[in-house]
Amino acid sequence: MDQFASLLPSGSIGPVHTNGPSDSLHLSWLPTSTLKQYTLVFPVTEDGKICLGMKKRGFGAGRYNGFGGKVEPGETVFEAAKRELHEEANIVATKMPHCGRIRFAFEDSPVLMDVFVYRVEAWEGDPSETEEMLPAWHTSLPPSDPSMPQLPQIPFDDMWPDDDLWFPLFLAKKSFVGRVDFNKPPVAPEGSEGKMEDGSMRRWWFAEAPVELMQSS
Ligand SMILES: COc1nc(N)nc2c1ncn2[C@H]1C[C@H](O)[C@@H](COP(=O)(O)OP(=O)(O)OP(=O)(O)O)O1
Repeated sequence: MDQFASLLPSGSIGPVHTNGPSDSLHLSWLPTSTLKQYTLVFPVTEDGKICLGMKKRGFGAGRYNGFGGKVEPGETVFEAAKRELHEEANIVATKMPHCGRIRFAFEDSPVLMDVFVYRVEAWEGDPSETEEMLPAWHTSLPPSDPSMPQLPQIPFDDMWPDDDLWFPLFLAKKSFVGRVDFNKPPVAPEGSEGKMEDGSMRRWWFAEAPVELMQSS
């Protein structure tokens, strides 16, 4: 279990899911020296709708994701999650349980992103476009389910590549922890435009975990 120590204090967690490719298990976790807190928030409804935002600028531009960003000095993580949701989607969360914590490292970056994931189950207002995000409703129900034929499925091909690893836990309302290390993205050819190339996932793990464990430092 020591390879997971970079995220967790001692405690019991559910079965651990790790990389498929066996050679990646020989790679070390990337070294980092600075832990930075971020939030990531997804509005969901009882009947299987989920609101994703198309990121218009900055880190992750061109991908769908939840709403969130850096925790500012003097804020709690919860306050930051509420603020970022309001700034990016124009809604105010009134019920927002903490449900996940994922750490991301990137080759040649000293920063370990410490991302706190929340599920927004009640809010005031309607999600609408902001400077940073264009919100759009999707369905988390299987395509065969006839109850919401007009909504698109969750667009994993247009999201961060780690998302389809932990979304099953998120959608099943399970709390979870994990870590993903990314290789450096390939250098974009000169003059190329559009979505930034992904770095491949170098090593990762996810597991169900009780909320208390997920909230410890
Ligand atoms: C690498 O894998 C990731 N996957 C997912 N799903 N989400 C990620 C990943 N890495 C980071 N994120 C999330 C965490 C945050 O919600 C945002 C990044 O925050 P951002 O850089 O946009 O922070 P802001 O404070 O809003 O930035 P500005 O200073 O530009 O306003 O991505």
